[in-house]
Amino acid sequence: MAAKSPEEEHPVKAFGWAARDPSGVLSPFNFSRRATADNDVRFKVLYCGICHTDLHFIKNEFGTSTYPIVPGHEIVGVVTEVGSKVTKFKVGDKVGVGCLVGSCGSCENCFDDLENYCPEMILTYAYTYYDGTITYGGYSNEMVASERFVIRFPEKMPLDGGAPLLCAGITVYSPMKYYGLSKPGTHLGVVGLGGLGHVAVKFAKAFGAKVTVISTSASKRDEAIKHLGADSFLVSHNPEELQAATCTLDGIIDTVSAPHPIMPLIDLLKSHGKLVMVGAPDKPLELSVFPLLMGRKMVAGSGIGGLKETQEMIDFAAKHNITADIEVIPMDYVNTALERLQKGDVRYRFVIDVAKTLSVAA
Ligand SMILES: NC(=O)c1ccc[n+]([C@@H]2O[C@H](COP(=O)([O-])OP(=O)(O)OC[C@H]3O[C@@H](n4cnc5c(N)ncnc54)[C@H](O)[C@@H]3O)[C@@H](O)[C@H]2O)c1
Ligand SMILES: [Zn+2]
Ligand SMILES: [Zn+2]
Repeated sequence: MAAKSPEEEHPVKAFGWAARDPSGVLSPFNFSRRATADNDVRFKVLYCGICHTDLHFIKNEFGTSTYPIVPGHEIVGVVTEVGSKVTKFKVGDKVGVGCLVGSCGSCENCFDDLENYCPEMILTYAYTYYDGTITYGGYSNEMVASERFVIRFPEKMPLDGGAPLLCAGITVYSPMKYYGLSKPGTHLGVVGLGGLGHVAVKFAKAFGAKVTVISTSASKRDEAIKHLGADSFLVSHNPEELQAATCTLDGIIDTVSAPHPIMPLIDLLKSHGKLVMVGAPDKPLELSVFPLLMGRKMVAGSGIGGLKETQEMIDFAAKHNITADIEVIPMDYVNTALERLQKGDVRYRFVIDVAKTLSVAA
């Protein structure tokens, strides 16, 4: 029997915007979502952030994309229905879903609340769900997800400015914690002042760190220091500035989305310093080993975070008044927004006002 179409595979009609091919152009898309199962939370999408990963996926930059793709994994909304076994949420609650909607629940990572490292984790979009259907993200009218993968949105957190924390926030918060870079007095470098980078500065300052932003655009110096609260700023292609900062950083969070030189960053680390890659360039980077040996330095990686830590991160953000700096856009601006994101023309995160601007596809 032929597989059912996206519009027919589930009982509940849904609509959103999808990319159909690697051109990455999005257009209105009718599909369907499953009925609310016992452990499910169903919610009306209010806002959804645009992450650079959405761009990597819709343009098939990792070579794994199958279309159509409804992107979006910084999703905030209001609960409309809960399954009979749901205990944590009720209708009317403000909730969020980030990058994950499934994991095996029984491996070492899942037991350690690290669903993000479960070999069977299921991403919020463009992944195969347990029932064999493809997951669709938050550029859409509603979401349904198992309770374990739903985050409670703190009362005082703005829904629009808080949405990007569900990916950008946890992606920078988790490695700061895990790699011992959240201790007060840490001198942390943040490379790339985009969606992830700007919230990295905010979390690091809230942890009591001294923050140096490293960016290709000298034009971001003032904003980084005066507006985001960074302590210093280095232009990554200015050898004198880099030289003067040699061996000064305890750690670096590198958020750059494209291939770039990392050896100059390693020189900025003190002995035992850690360069943590969170950006996802689609090509290998060049790494000479000697500078790592001379100072016991480490190059590491980190991918989003588990659900428990995501809740902890957003509660911490609410307490410290951390939100993303956003440009709220209507749904039909999404293709322009994606083009601008590609060029780095965003301060610092686009968030789609889904509830007010997504209208049913014809
Ligand atoms: N590790 C994870 O779990 C995780 C989670 C979310 C996003 N990401 C990845 O992190 C990266 C950043 O995401 P974002 O949403 O912050 O993107 P963004 O576009 O908002 O920010 C990327 C930053 O990198 C800079 N940049 C781009 N190309 C550069 C180059 N060649 N040299 C130097 N700087 C350059 C841009 O100017 C921008 O400041 C993406 O690759 C994304 O896929 C990873
Ligand atoms: Zn993301
Ligand atoms: Zn698992």
